[in-house]
Amino acid sequence: MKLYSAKSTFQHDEAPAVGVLVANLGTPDEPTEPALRRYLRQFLSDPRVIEIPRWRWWPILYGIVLRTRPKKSAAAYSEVWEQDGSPLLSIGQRQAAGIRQRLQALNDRGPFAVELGMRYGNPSIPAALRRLRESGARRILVLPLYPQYSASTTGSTFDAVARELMGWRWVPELRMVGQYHDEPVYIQALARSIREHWEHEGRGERLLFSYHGVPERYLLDGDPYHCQCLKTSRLVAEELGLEPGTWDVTFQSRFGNEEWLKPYTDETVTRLAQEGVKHLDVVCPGFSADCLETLEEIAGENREYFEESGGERLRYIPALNDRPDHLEALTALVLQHGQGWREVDGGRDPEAEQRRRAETAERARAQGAER
Ligand SMILES: C=CC1=C(C)c2cc3[nH]c(cc4nc(cc5[nH]c(cc1n2)c(C)c5CCC(=O)O)C(CCC(=O)O)=C4C)c(C)c3C=C
Ligand SMILES: [Fe+2]
Ligand SMILES: [Fe+2]
Repeated sequence: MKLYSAKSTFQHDEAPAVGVLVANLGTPDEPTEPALRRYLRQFLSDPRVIEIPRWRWWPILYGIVLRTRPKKSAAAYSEVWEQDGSPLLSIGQRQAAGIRQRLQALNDRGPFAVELGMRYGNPSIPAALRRLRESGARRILVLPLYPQYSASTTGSTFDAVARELMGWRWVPELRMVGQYHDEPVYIQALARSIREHWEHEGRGERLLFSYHGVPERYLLDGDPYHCQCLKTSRLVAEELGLEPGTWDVTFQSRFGNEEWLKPYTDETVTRLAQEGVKHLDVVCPGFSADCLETLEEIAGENREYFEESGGERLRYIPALNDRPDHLEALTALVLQHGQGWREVDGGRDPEAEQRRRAETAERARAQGAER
């Protein structure tokens, strides 16, 4: 049996690092029908997303959805596509770079390696994990950019990570941020972004918190997503001092024929306009980066519904994206979840490390003497 290989000795000699996998949903490679078919096939074949037995779902997926949806979705993506590609990806790259820069600036800690990995499409989660391994990461923290936990998003990210690690000889120590829907740093960044929007653009009569929906059945089966969306909204409303009756929570982006979480965003904006609301603000706290679902569906489609039903102006409040306070909040989450790891707590300074060890040993001795 071969005990050493050039590959393993190289890795063992590298300075160990903490790897941070910044994960998000992912996006098609281009806004074209073939690229959408590839992306949607991967996305909608995920049993965490579509919880329908395969034998019932596959004929629908291959017989109907993948024949009709790619063309429609490609047209929608074309409306939001930018010079440097899909907003979700370019913002994701800036978010990963911002977190990397903040972690690397910490004295007496690290080294840290940070990579962006997308659950569907590119750069993939397996590719990002391999890059972290090449940087010498033996401890990996997964940070899914979903503030509210759902099996369909956060749960699925875990599956992709676990599947990749099944093929690794030396499995790294692993931690994952499950949710941060009520973390004060996140709530405060949201509240600040809303306040700043009001200062610059003016304030509407009502504020709508719109979240991506999931089938209602997932809630009944125990998914905490719905509850966490309500809590985020309540905390932001409290932080802003909003009066009851001036804000609502709704769910957007329905897919398929079953009931999804209610109230639906499109029906609500229409009703509010019909009831006489003239100026409506919409914020989407479940999206850490602007994407098709916010730019095309809220700032596009739902603005039209509102304005066609008698409303005057729907203003979309952008996602936290690469705002400095968002990047600070995400970096704080990494440090909080990495506690107990030497590279995160500090200790590259040999003198400080020695002092810490001596103190620990002293405490242990004192406790032993007490017994
Ligand atoms: C933020 C949380 C999200 C949850 C929860 C979620 C659940 C969910 N999504 C679908 C189906 C689709 N979603 C699509 C796009 C999309 N979804 C999210 C986020 C959540 N999805 C994002 C960020 C995006 C946009 C990605 C981008 O490239 O900009 C799409 C693709 C677009 C389209 O064809 O409409 C589908 C399909 C289901 C079924 C689901 C829960 C079960
Ligand atoms: Fe979605
Ligand atoms: Fe959508």
